[in-house]
Amino acid sequence: MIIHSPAAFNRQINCNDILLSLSNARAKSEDVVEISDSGSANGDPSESDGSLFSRSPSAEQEVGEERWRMSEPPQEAFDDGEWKFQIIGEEVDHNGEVVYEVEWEDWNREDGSNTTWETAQTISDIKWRPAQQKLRNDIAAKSLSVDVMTTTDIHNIETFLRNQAYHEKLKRYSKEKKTNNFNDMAKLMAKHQGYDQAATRGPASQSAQGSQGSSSSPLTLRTNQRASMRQQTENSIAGSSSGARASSRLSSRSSVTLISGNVNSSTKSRDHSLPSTSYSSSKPSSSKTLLNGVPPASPTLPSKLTRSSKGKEKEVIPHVSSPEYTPSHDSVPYNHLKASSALSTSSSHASSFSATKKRPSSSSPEHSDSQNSPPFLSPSKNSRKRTRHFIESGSEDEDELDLLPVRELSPFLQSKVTQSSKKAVAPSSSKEDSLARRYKLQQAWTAEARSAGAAPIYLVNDIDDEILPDLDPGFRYIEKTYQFAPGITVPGEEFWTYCTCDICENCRSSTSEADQCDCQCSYEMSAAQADTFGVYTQSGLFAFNVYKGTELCACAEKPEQCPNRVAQIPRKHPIEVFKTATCGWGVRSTKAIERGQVLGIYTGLVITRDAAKALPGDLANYRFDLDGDEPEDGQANEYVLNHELYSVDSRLYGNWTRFINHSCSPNLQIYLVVYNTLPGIGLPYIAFVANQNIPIREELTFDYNPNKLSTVEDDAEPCHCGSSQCRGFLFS
Ligand SMILES: C[S@@+](CC[C@H](N)C(=O)[O-])C[C@H]1O[C@@H](n2cnc3c(N)ncnc32)[C@H](O)[C@@H]1O
Repeated sequence: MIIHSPAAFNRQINCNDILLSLSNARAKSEDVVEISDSGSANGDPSESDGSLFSRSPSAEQEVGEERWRMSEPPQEAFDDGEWKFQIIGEEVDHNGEVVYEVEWEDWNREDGSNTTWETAQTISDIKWRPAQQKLRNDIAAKSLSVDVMTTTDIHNIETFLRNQAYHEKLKRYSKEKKTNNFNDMAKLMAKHQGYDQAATRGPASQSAQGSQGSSSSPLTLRTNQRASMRQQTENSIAGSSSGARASSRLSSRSSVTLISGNVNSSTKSRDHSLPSTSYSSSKPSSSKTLLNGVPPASPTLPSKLTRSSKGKEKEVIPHVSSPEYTPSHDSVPYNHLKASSALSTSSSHASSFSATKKRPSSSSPEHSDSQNSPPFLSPSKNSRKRTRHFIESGSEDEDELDLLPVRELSPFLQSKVTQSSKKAVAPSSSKEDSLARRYKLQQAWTAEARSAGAAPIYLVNDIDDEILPDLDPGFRYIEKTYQFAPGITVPGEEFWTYCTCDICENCRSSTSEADQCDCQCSYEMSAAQADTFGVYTQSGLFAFNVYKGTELCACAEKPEQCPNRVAQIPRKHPIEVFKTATCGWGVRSTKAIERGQVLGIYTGLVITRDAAKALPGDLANYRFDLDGDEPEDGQANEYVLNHELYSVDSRLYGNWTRFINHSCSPNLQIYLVVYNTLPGIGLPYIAFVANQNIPIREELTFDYNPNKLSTVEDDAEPCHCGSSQCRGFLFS
């Protein structure tokens, strides 16, 4: 097995990035920021995010990315088998992924070094070297306070906070139920991670809120305390010696006692070959880390390896989906959108997104109340696994339950969650309660996204008081698969075609050899583009073609290496669903996007075209037709004639892409992607691809009618895209 050595991480240490060393931080009591203090009113109103820790990928974060980029590694051999190791340190990379420094018992390099950096996916147990664990416990025993750092370098801040043994502090805190500033720290950490479960916590949080007074509730910490805390923190940094980089290795290596940990060598081999910063499609998530109701500070900190021994997790489209499709015509305003996909320029396969009616204003606070039951039901296999694991783990801590799908819990736990949810989302006129609902939804969506290995989803409104977007009360966030309405059958995997290329070298090398890959050559659309087989560039950016691939392909074991599978790689760009000034809610990324980046796929409930047509105009706003233009005057093309016509309705199920607004000068284009199904049956996925480099937080848009095939209807919606090329109406 081939893995990358620690040298693979090109971590250039920049003194400007250096925060506090653990010893400096702990030695100076004046450095500790009392988070529970009421903040001054010196908040910077220009900082709309309002959270102490901004996740905005600043220039510093870009530096962070640079730091963690893999350099060309020397390759080193690990035999198959089990390997003993102990964890001696941890750091957090620029994506918030925790990487562990692992010391191996029976392996070392020629130079005698025996440590590697691993993600939680490749190690079966997060077991610290005993001396390290003791030190962490000692730190927690001494104080539950944790320093708060500035937001200049996300990776070092998170590493620093882990350095404070805050997991151990959380554990201790939840046992002792002490009231001190640690709880507030936890809330800030939660916010920092975009979760803010603290705002919806149980008694502990409420008592903490009480002790702070109304002006410094967890929610108001977002604004008026921020500047003051930042100032204190900066003072604290200035007052400390900042000569050491944050590191989670708490002490020198004193003990040589080894803890046995198992590594699945094939998984290890595979994951070592990837950049440590990439998200994985099967990243397990351990509820055990949700101590005191606070989620892990990083995307995951699994305590168990949940991959199969082959490291392969299948994503299987159900043959017939179970959810009952019952449009509630009175809840979510829909328009009937109509547009053709950009793909139709190169193929008869076209998708359409259509609408005719203007959606009513959604700024009424009543709309938010429909969110009182956020979508806890997890459709994903991974989520169910996670839930089972949680229940088996026996924890019945009420505070830990918020991330779990309610229906999958035991009746006892269900009632606890329901009570807790009611507490958190009960209709209230207070802004805090309203914001708590937003955080709750954000938390639920992020949990779903993460169960698919994808980056977080944030909800932001800097424009007005609307708390949440309009959503059907039963809406469920689904990151990357369709649901199918009853009666729609999709071919099972026994019918799929797939390639046997091991690492798809054929696809990578040149167009002349690309057709050796079954994923490239057996599709009539590929044939129509015979000289443009290469779908992705070497660096994984879309080359603006069509591709397919299934979980049966040999390369499914290593999708990140298959040039055909880029759209299946979990989204690594965090997304903000934000309120726009003129177009309702829209989306943007908190990371810069490179042209060709595949950002995600449109998900929702697949319904037949007849069912889609039956939707009243107002309910068709989030309907995406999968086949493009309907046949007119019997002039249907061959493709249309050969299969049923489908639409994807994202009113009840969907992901962030349902919020993408139209622009006449869009920065995204849509493409059809066929995977885990058959081509030519009218059920491709719709991928959103950046057609240009997109700066951080620029709204993401696509053209609802790129081929100008639709006609303007009487009640067509005026377009507010603001482009100089604006055609005036959404579908003109
Ligand atoms: C698929 S939804 C997009 C998300 C939507 N903004 C929301 O808040 O849920 C499409 C609807 O968004 C609004 N919209 C999108 N792009 C627009 C634009 N350029 N001008 C005006 N309204 C737009 C229209 O109401 C349209 O029917």
